[in-house]
Amino acid sequence: MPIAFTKMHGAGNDFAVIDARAGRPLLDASRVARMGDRHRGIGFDQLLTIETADAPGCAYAYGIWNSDGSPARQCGNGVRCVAAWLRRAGALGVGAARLQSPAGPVTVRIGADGEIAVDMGAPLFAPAGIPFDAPAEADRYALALGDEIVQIGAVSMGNPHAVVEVTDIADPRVDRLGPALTAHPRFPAGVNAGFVQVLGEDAVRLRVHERGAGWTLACGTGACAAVAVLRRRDRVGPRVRVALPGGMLTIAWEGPGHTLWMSGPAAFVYEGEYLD
Ligand SMILES: N[C@@H](CCC[C@H](N)C(=O)O)C(=O)O
Repeated sequence: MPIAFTKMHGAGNDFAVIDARAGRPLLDASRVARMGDRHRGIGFDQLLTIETADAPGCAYAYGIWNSDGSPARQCGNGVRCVAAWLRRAGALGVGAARLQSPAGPVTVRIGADGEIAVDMGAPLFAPAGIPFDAPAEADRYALALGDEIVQIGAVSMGNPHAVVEVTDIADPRVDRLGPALTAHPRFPAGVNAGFVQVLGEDAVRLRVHERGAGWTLACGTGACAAVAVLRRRDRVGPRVRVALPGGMLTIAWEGPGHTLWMSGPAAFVYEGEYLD
């Protein structure tokens, strides 16, 4: 059976979006990895399925798979694309709606101009919840990576993130550290590795090596994680523009006790059918 999909992206983080509201096609790790192959498949960073919700107050649910076939629990750029897809399908209107993600409900706000903002919830810094192997919660942790000791911040945005502050995200050292950090044994479920360069209190540059997808042009939860870690250290203010290789996201976080808002683009590319 061919699988109909919509190709979308959010700041260059690209997705195949499948309408599974009437039933999900058979998806398993090996099939998703075949679909994600950029030469023999559709090619994407993540596959998103749009499904009916069973959580109270949620209009719809979405599922997330990385391109290597592993399941994921949250995807910031993905949730904006899901909301834009539902809006285009006439299933959501302008205003606020709750969507059920594998990590729990999120609120999306669709503007009349098509702009989509998402309440991504509160960042979670407790190591056990990330999960990260550390005796106690801290602003920074020293991590051995090969023959280097790297200072990281660790946080969950529904999925695990390690954040490293660097002086230049274009430094070739970052290319080397990304894959090593993603697979570090102190993150038993793997981790999304973000490298952030502070430009000022309201602007940073960021590159993310994603668990299950490698280097991506943008990572929404990675942008949230970077701002959460930096804001907790008083390195940035409450509203930060995050420049990623594929585009710009805006993150607003007042600080502990508040939820974090993300806004950015969600673009349609084409409709297709996967024949496998
Ligand atoms: N691209 C995403 C994050 C996708 C999931 C991640 N690779 C994981 O395994 O946790 C985003 O925009 O947040």
